[in-house]
Amino acid sequence: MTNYLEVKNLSKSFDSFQLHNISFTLPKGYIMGLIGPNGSGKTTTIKLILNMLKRNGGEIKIMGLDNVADEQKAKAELGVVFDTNYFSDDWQVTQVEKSISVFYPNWKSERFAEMLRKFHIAPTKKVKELSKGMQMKLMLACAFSYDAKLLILDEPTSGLDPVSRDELLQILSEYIEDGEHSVLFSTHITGDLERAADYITYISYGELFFSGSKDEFVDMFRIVKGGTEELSADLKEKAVGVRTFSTGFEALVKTEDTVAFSSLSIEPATIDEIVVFTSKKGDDYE
Ligand SMILES: Nc1ncnc2c1ncn2[C@@H]1O[C@H](COP(=O)(O)OP(=O)(O)OP(=O)(O)O)[C@@H](O)[C@H]1O
Repeated sequence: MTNYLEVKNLSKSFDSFQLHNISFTLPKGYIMGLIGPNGSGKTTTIKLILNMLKRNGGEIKIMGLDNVADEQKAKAELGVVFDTNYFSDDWQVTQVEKSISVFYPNWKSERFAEMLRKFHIAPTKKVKELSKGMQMKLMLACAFSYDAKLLILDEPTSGLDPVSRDELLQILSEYIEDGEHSVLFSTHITGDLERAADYITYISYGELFFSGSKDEFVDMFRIVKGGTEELSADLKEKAVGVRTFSTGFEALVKTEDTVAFSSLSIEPATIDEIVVFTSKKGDDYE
């Protein structure tokens, strides 16, 4: 299987934050969600991939190319979408095309025009006159016009209403349909992952918690529920996290540990539950 992105033992130190030995691979033709609580290192990881920050250790390959030594070649294959647009506010959409296309020898003007039609973006509009969702689509239209093979998006859905969010996820799903493109996107909205991601990389406070298929991730844990009196010391010990209520409890437990609790209610865990329980680091809370 060809990998479009390979991150190996990536490390970065800031004064008050360390990203430790992060490793993951994104194969060609798939979508990966990058998740983790605030301040976990998602944006730092993306900036390191884009060589916007200098790493302290590790290796990053974009379509087999070193992201630092072969930066220009690697970037020609990349499309980047941040949650704020990087065009000049006063540019008209036509000016955006003029300014961006010069960097990409394989830029297709017909494709850009087609994407503008598809996304209902008037070429005469100024960037500042476009809504956040439209600006996002404009960044995507650019990436599609030079046929970026790998799209990297930092929280692309964060400011979007549910309709625009759904539309964006649909666009990303269509983009990888031919098996020749891949997407890495960070998000706090786990519904986005349920809807669009094939793989999940979960970074928790600078450490890699998990990287692998979404199904594998969800299958690692179960939710065990019971009445107050059923919360045994053994269960507390085995649980990754416990939430107590006046009438009972819910605990996130590793799937292999649930056999001991088969008399209780055991349900599949959602991505949200896994993230919430694991990022509480096992503390009880109500
Ligand atoms: N240039 C920098 N200098 C010093 N510290 C930084 C720098 N950039 C990020 N950090 C710190 O690194 C940590 C991780 O930040 P990062 O933005 O990567 O997290 P994140 O997972 O993307 O968070 P969020 O979900 O809130 O966007 C934070 O504690 C942040 O303050």
